[in-house]
Amino acid sequence: MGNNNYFKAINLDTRLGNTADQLITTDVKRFCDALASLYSNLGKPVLDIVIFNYQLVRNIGSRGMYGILASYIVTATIMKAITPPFGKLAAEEARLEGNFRIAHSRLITNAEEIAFYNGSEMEKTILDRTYSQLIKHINHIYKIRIAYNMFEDFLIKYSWSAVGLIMASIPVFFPEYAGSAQIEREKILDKNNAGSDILDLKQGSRTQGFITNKRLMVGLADAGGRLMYSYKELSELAGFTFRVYSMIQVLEDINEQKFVQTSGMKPEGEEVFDINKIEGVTEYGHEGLHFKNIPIVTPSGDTVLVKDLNVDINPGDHIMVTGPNGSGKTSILRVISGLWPVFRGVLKRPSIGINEIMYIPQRPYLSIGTLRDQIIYPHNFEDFQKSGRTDKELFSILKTVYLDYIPEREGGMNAVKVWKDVFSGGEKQRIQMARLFYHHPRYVVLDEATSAVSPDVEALMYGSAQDEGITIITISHRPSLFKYHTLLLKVGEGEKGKNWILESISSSNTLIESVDTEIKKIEGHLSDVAELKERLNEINRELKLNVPLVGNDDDDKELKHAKRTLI
Ligand SMILES: Nc1ncnc2c1ncn2[C@@H]1O[C@H](COP(=O)(O)OP(=O)(O)OP(=O)(O)O)[C@@H](O)[C@H]1O
Repeated sequence: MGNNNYFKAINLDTRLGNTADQLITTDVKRFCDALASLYSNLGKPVLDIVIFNYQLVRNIGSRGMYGILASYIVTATIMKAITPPFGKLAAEEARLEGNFRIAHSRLITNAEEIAFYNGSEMEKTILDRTYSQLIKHINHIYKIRIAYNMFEDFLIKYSWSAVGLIMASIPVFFPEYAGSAQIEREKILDKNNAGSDILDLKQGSRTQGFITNKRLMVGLADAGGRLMYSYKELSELAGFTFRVYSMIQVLEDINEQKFVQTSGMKPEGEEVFDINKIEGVTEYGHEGLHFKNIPIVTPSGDTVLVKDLNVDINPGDHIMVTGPNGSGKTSILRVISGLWPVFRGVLKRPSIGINEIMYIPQRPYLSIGTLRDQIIYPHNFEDFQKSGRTDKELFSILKTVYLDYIPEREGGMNAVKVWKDVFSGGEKQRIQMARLFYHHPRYVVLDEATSAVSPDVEALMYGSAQDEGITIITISHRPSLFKYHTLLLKVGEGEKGKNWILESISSSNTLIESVDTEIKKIEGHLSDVAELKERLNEINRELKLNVPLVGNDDDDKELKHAKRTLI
């Protein structure tokens, strides 16, 4: 399969539980930050614990250390039992924050449309909702954290200090249980000071040992505390890891062609398609575009839009695809470009590349960059230079699409602007057509791509494309475009169980039908004429204008007769 982006979107959507374009990058950043801070949070305390423990064993003996170890285990068990699920909470926070950010970026992208609809209130409601969901969740985490931190501090600071002090006092009250270092110190004292003041010296040494041990204990409690605190960070890291892992897992599954079936309700008797059992074949490198028994099915496999499509589009076969909304016209293109799977049958198509098949959508996409970049998209300036093409050529392309006034208006080919705001709707579509003439593909798919262009300019652009030998596939409802095509594919029509018809445009049927449609439209207008005439007379009367009355045919005859008599 060629391009899997759509599958990625669908899989990410369902498996990560949010919209596919959600800012997963934020999760990756959080994961990296948490992982980086983990080293400093864990590294030093672990080293401190090892060194202090070693020294303490030497000072207070193994019994004391067993006591401390037991207190660690008890505390850790209690902490584990009462620690809230910080990992889950962090993952949920990341998801809600993603929703919040995406709501803003959608608002920025569609600001003008929203303003025209006067949809600010609605958008505010959506933003407020995503914000309050996020803030509610964060507040919930803070509340849990306050209680948890208080308990954690109490347990670690007080209980550990108390246990530590008890253990440090062992060598003072029970010298026989002291550690090797203390015993050695006392032996040296015995050896060097065989006299009456030996008891005082030993007491001094034990006090000194107690102070040292107390300090070591404080250091140990601090290191242990930091280790315990980082347990919370570890749980959060687990949450971020889960999100990043899910994303990687989905991407790996896609590479291995494993997909998650997200079926909804399925009408009875309908054939079931399984996304993990794709039997269709796509062959690249053909001259034409050939569909052999290809069903057009949504990636979830539960909606068959077009049954076994059998169509051959050879170079020069300009084809128009029509049909009701949602019938699957654009979906045929999705299958051609590999965004949707070929569940069954054989698709033969030209190779991949903008010079083979180019797609021009109804809603133009304008990139960031210069005016030149808009024409040569998806190529960049480097590609443009390498191809040896010149700005002069670009000017002549702009002339073909009737945009030759643009470079002067916008300050030349190197001008950089927010192009989506600079061009009108029709200009945007014409810029897209300029891309067509720049890349000169063998096939172009125009998906309502000229709907905002005036009919005369549209006719000239279609003519130029055909003159240049580009085979046109148009997706549109407009009969006025029939004349530029040789084939007509009607989707959503025809016998049940097939729901498509292929006709030759020159066939009388099609022409009669298109003429019929036009006649019906004109008749519709004519039926209003009598009413409009009546209204005009009314207005003339009200304004007391001395103009002859307009009326039905008889009235007109009378009027003419009257005029002749007068003359
Ligand atoms: N990714 C998707 N997953 C599932 N269903 C989808 C997906 N994309 C589109 N559809 C559905 O497939 C159906 C056909 O969509 P398509 O865009 O091909 O319609 P169309 O004939 O081009 O319509 P229009 O004339 O309105 O542009 C629609 O009902 C749509 O909801």
